[in-house]
Amino acid sequence: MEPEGERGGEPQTDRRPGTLPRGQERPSPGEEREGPVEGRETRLRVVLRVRPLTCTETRRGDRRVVHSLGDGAVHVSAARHDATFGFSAVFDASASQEAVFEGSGMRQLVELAIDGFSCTVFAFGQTGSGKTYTLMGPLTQSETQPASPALLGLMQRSFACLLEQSRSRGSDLALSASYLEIYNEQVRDLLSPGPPCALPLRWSKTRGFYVENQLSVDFENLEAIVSLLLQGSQRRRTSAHALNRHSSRSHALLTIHIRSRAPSTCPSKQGTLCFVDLAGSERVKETGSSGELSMEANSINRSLLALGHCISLLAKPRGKWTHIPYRDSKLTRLLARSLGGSGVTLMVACISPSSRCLSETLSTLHYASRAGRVTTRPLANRVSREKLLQTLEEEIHALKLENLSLRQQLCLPRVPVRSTEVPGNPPKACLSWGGRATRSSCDNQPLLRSAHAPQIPPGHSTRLRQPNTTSASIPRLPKLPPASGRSSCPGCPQCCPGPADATVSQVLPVPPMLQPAPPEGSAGVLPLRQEDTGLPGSHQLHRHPQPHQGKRSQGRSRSLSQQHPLPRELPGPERGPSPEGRVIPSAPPWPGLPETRVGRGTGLAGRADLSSHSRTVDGASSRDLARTGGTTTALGDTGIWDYKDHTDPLYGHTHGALQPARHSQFISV
Ligand SMILES: Nc1ncnc2c1ncn2[C@@H]1O[C@H](COP(=O)(O)OP(=O)(O)OP(=O)(O)O)[C@@H](O)[C@H]1O
Repeated sequence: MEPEGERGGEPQTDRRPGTLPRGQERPSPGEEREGPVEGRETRLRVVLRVRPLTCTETRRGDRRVVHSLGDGAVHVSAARHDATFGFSAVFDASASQEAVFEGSGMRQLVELAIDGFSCTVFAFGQTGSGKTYTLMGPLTQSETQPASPALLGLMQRSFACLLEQSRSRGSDLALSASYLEIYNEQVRDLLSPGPPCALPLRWSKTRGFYVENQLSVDFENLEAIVSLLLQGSQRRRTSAHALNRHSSRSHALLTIHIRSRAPSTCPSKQGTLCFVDLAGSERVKETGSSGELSMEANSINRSLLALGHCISLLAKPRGKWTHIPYRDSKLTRLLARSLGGSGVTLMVACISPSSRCLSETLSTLHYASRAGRVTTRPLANRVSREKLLQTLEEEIHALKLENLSLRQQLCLPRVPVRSTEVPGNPPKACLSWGGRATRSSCDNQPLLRSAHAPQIPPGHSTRLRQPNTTSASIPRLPKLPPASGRSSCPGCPQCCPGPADATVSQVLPVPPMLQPAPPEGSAGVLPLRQEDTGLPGSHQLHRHPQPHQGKRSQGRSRSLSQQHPLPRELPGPERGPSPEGRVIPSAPPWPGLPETRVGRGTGLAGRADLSSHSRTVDGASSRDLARTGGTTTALGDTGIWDYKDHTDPLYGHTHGALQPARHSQFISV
């Protein structure tokens, strides 16, 4: 049956299904299959899922007002509304999770991601309409018992499909995942341990909008990625309200980074598969929220409004585009590429069939229809062999520097060292792990355990890494032994006051090339505190800026060489730690950072502001070593750089001009 035009509303929605590159969808009779369309305009594919009436709705006697007509059409009939909408596919209340996976084009999206495209699937709809259920399945069951395989959502099925495809194609893929939420307009890393802290959202010419300093975790098998998904989801903000007992209070974005690493595959493909579980739109009156809940609802509705606005503008023909206000919310910034850029996007609109939700349902249907007119120009990301090698070399270089500084920070002479050898990796340096560094370790035991294998079945592995780093060179955290007589905390100032409890130590290998020769006559260990070095903590997990650091440092006028007692604790290869447990210094003191430059805005001429802020220098992540006025000295992938801040007069964001730091020759390795 052909759907009729919508009566009394917008004209009949364009029923032509959104198309994905390489003709993934089954063409209707007479419709020509689209061939590969890389670089050609491609419509967003929009599918609709209608959930069953819930027990509460049935008990209340709610009427079913949404009816699937088949062939991608859905009819809404209520007293004053009678409208038909068309989508690429419609899944009614009886549709299984598997049917949604197979019929939505998700499998093809996974294949495109392996081929190097940036693919996104996002679920949107009113609160309680089944977005999370569609993407992840009934997660709440899994806290006590694993969900039945038949109920697994698009995410788990896509992970399985990805790994299966990778195996069957014989492709050697490096896989990693990052997971974040946007809560009250703050971007938070769901995989990063410790209390949630806001991450900066930046823009660069090459990468577009991206989250700086986001953690990415390597995985190689289904158990590992499913375990990460569960842990991240448990950290996500949820609350109960009148319409949903487990309502998501944030937008969540899980991204799988797929990089083909087979040397023969050149140029190398780098695709992404991003799952976006949007928080549901809600009417505060209906959800009965107040206080924090209503504040969250306002923030959710504002960002969804911004998304709707962008979609409306993008739905116009390309020639008629004016300015697309992606910057109106963090959500639209992060979805910019998927909506109007070079990505391939699948949108799953979720609705309730209940008569009580009619107005929200109609709003979702209009929203979805409009989204079906949005086009992107999909482009596969391919990296040439030379570029790949260069990037890898830079990453190795940066990681070596980071490794060096981390090991030195771990070498705290104030606590006794109990060493555990890592077999087969001589020579060794004594590293202790205590004091401030253990605090976050303490908070993050569950995540650390999972990321470093104990929760993962034998033969499987996950690994923490920063985006764009090679997995082979990632330093691993020492495993934390369980603290005797206490919980699993290895020692932190809060719950483990005794010095012995606060010490976890391990001997880690130091590559000979990283051990600088000791200067003549130098001796002794200088007390080294993490906050003084301004370098990342004992692990990548500690790289978030510490809020107090900026304040502490404002009044400082000590010379930077005093404040950066960097490469001086590592023992020489032939010497090792002295019998008294003291470590012979083996490198000249960290060179003084450049003299003060007067920068705009801060008025802190003559003072150095130490911090562990991270930046992006030339598209790669870096660590700030010091701030001097408006100049930041950063440890980048290609050495030490001075980074001069400028504030964009239009958008107010900061970017910088780079120049090699004057002292960079001192640290080349
Ligand atoms: N297709 C379905 N079959 C069976 N139950 C479903 C289906 N879709 C949703 N549900 C149930 O409806 C309830 C709400 O679903 P869910 O939490 O996925 O909604 P949501 O859209 O993610 O809500 P919010 O935006 O508030 O997070 C859950 O109890 C879920 O199990």
